[in-house]
Amino acid sequence: MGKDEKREVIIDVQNVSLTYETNTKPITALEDINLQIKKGEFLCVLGPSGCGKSTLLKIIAGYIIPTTGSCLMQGEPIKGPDWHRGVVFQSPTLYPWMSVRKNIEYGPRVRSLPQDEIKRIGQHYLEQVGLIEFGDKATFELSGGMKQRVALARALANEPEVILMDEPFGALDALTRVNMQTLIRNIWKDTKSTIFMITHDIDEALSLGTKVVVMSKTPGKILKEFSLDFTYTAMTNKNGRVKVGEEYIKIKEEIVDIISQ
Ligand SMILES: Nc1ncnc2c1ncn2[C@@H]1O[C@H](COP(=O)(O)OP(=O)(O)OP(=O)(O)O)[C@@H](O)[C@H]1O
Repeated sequence: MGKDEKREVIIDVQNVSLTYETNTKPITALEDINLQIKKGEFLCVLGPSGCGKSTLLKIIAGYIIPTTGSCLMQGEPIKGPDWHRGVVFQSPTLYPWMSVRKNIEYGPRVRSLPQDEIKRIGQHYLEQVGLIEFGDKATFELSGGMKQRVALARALANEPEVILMDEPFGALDALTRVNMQTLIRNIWKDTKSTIFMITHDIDEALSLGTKVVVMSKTPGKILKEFSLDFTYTAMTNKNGRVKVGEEYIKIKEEIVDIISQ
C-alpha cells in the first residue's frame, strides 16, 4: 500500500453527473464522475476545453449541486460554498476599494475573528506570498502576478481544508507563471494543505501534482489518474525545477495521447 492510499479522504465525489438546463437543449457537462481527494494531495485536473473541469470545481466548491450522485466533504454532503474550501480563479476577483492587506484580511474579518488574530493572519499571508511591502497599496496598482498572489493569500487566510484553483496562472506570462508554480509548491509543502487545481498545461500538472486526473471531452468523464512524485524532486533540485527524464516524457506523451483521442 502506497502512502497516499492510507491518507484520509477529504472530498469524495460519488457517481456525479451534471446537466445544465438551457433555453435550447440540456447540456450534460459531467457523466458519472468518481473521484477521491485525500488529505495533503496536490491534485491537478487536465482535459480538453469544455470537458467540464470548471463544472467539477464548482460542484466541489458548493456553487452548484450535482444533477445525480453526491459530493461529500469529510463524510458530509456539500450543500453550498463554505470557507473550509477556498477558491482561486484565473482572473482574481479582488475588492478594488480595499488595500492589499484588507483584501487578505477579508475572510477572517467576516468570520469575526479577534482583531489581533486578523492582523496576525494578514501579516503572515502577506509574507507568505512575498507582498509584505505592498500591504497598503490599492489592488489596481499591482501587476497580474501580484494580484494573483493576493487572491491566493486571501484564500489561504481562511486556512481552508482544501484550496480549489481554476487555471490560476493561465493569464500570466511564462516567467511569472514559473515563479507562481514554485510559490504554490512551497506553500503546499509548508501548510500541508490539500489542493485541487485545473490547468491546461501538462508540464504544470506534472511538475506540481501528486495526482493528475485526465478527463475526456464533453460529457466529461475521468479517463485516467496518475500518481506522481515529480514535484518532490523539484523541491530537492537546486534550481527548484523538475528533472525531465525518460519517465516524465513517457507520462507526458501518454497524457497527450489521451487528451487528443
Ligand atoms: N452555466 C452554464 N449553462 C449552460 N452550459 C454551461 C454552463 N457552464 C458550463 N456549461 C457548458 O458545460 C460544458 C462544460 O463547461 P466547463 O466550463 O465546466 O468546461 P471546462 O473544461 O472548464 O472548459 P475550459 O477548459 O474551456 O475552461 C461546456 O459545454 C459548457 O458550454
